[in-house]
Amino acid sequence: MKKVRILDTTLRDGEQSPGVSLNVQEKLEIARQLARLNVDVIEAGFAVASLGDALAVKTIAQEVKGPIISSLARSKEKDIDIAWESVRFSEQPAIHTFIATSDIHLKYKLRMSREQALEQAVWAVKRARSYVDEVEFSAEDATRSDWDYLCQVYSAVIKAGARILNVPDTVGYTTPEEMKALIQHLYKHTDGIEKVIVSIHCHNDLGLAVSNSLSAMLGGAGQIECTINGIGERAGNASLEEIVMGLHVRKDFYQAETGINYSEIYRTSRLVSQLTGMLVQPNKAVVGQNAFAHESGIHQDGVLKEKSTYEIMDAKLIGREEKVLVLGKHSGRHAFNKKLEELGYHLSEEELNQAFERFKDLADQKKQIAEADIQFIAADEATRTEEVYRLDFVHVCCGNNILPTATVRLVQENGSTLQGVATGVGPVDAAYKAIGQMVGLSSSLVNFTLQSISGGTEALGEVVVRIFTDDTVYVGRGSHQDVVVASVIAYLSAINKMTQQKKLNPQTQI
Ligand SMILES: CC(=O)SCCNC(=O)CCNC(=O)[C@H](O)C(C)(C)COP(=O)(O)OP(=O)(O)OC[C@H]1O[C@@H](n2cnc3c(N)ncnc32)[C@H](O)[C@@H]1OP(=O)(O)O
Ligand SMILES: CC(C)C(=O)C(=O)O
Ligand SMILES: [Mg+2]
Repeated sequence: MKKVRILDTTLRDGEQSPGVSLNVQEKLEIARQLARLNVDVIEAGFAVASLGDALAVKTIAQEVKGPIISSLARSKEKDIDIAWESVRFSEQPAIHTFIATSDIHLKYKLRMSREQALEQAVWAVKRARSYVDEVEFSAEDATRSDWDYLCQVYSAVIKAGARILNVPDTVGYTTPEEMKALIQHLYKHTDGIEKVIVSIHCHNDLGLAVSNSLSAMLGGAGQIECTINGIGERAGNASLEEIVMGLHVRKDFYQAETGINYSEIYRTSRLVSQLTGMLVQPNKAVVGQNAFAHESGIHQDGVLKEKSTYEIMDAKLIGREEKVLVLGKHSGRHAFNKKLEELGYHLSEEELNQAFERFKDLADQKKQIAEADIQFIAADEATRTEEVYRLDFVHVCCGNNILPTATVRLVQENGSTLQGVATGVGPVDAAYKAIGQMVGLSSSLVNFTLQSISGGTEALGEVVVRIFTDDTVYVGRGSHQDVVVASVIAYLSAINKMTQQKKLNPQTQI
C-alpha cells in the first residue's frame, strides 16, 4: 500500500480565503488540532507577509510537535531568511519557496524571461538549502506552463537541492486526465525525480480540486496539499477530509493510504469553521451537516435494514457520533474538564472556570448538552481576546408594530461603564448602532452570519461578524441561546480585536 503524505495549508492558503483573518492564538489552536489529526506537514503561514504571520509561524514551530512545520517564501532573499527565522525552532523545520513558470505569469506579473525565472528558482532553493534540508519548490501555475520548460526548471531545482517538487494547479484550470498525464510526463522527463517527493496542490475553481489531486496521486505524486473544509484563495483548495476519506473508502482502487487520524476529522472541521467564520455548507461531503442524514423513505428503510445500503463510510470513524452526553446541569468541574481533555482542550484554570460557568448556564436552559456545544465553548475560551469592552446588559424592544430599540451597557477595562440607546431596522441593528455610537466606531459591518450549533430551538446560536476597517477584516464570534445576545457578543469580540490591534499599531484608524 502506497503511503501518501498530507501537507495541510489551512493556515497559509486557507487563510487567503477572502474575509478570513486568524490571530496567533487561533492559529496555534488550529495547528495543535492538525497535529492531533496527524498531518505530515503543517504549512503554518507566509512569514514575510506580516509581523503577525511571522510570529504565528514561530509560535507554532516552538509549540507544536509531530508534524514538519513549514513557511512559504517567494524566491527572494528576505522571504527565505524570514521563513527560516520563523521555522528554525521546530524539531522538523521546512521552507517552501516558489516562483511562477507559466508564460502568462512570467510576462505580466514577474516581468521575467524563462531563463531569469529558472535562475531565480535555483538561487532560491540553494539559499533555502543553506538553512534546512527539507526544501520544497513550487512552480506556480505549473498546469498552465510549457511542459518542457517545467521539466527543465524541476531538473535544475532538484540539482540545487530541492527535496519536494510541488505541482500547483494555481487557478484550478486542469482536469483529472490532464493532471495524471502531466505527472507521468514529469516522471519521464525530469532529471533526478526519483530521488524526490512529487507533491500536488490543486485549487477548486472548476470544482475539480479533489479529483485532480487523486488523479495526480495515480500518476505518481506522493504528497497532497490540501486544507480543512477546502477553504482557500477564491473557490478554495482541495479539501483534506474528502481526499483522506476518498483514499480510505476506495483503498481497493487507489491502493494508497494516509497517516491521518480519522477520528479527529470532524472535530478539526468544526474548529476551523468556528475560528475562521467560514461556515460549512450542509451538503458538503464528509463533514457537512447532511453528509450522513437520510431524508427519503426508501433510503431510511434501507439504512434501518442495513447501513451499508446507503452509507459508504461510518460516521463514527471520523468522530461524528451523535452521543447523548451524560454531562448536564448536575455535572461538576472534574467531569467537565475530563470531557474537555477528551476533546483535546487543555484550558488554564481561569479559562476552565469561564467555560464551566458558560456550560452551567447552558445546562440550566437546555435539556441535552451536545458535544458540539462543549467544543464550541472550549474553543471560544481557549482563543478569547482580551476584553476592552465587555457586555454588561442588552435590552431590546421589538415586534411587528414597534420601532426596534436597544439599550446596551458596556464595561470598559478600567471598570467604568458606557451606556447607549439606539433604534434600528431590527433588534440587532439597533444594538449595533448603540454600540457603534458608544465606542466611536466608523467602520462598516461587512458580513453577519447566524447558525445554530446543535439542534432544537433552545440550541446555542453561533454568530460570526466581520467588520472592515483600514483594509483589515476583524472576525468576531459569539454564542448564546439568545441570538440578539450572541450577535452583540460577536460584534464586541470583533471590536475588541480591532481595538487591541490599534493599541499595537496606533496609526490604524478605527
Ligand atoms: C499562489 C499563491 O497563493 S502565492 C501566495 C499568495 N499569498 C500572499 O500573497 C499573501 C501574503 N502576501 C503579502 O503579504 C504581500 O503580497 C508580500 C509581503 C508577500 C509582498 O508585498 P509587496 O512587496 O507589497 O508586493 P505585492 O504583493 O504588491 O507584489 C508582489 C511582488 O512580488 C513579486 N513576486 C510574486 N511572486 C514572486 C516569487 N515567487 N518570487 C519572487 N517575486 C515574486 C511580484 O512580481 C511583485 O513584485 P514587484 O513589486 O517587483 O512588481
Ligand atoms: C504557492 C503555491 C503553492 C500556491 O499556493 C499555488 O500555486 O496555488
Ligand atoms: Mg494555492
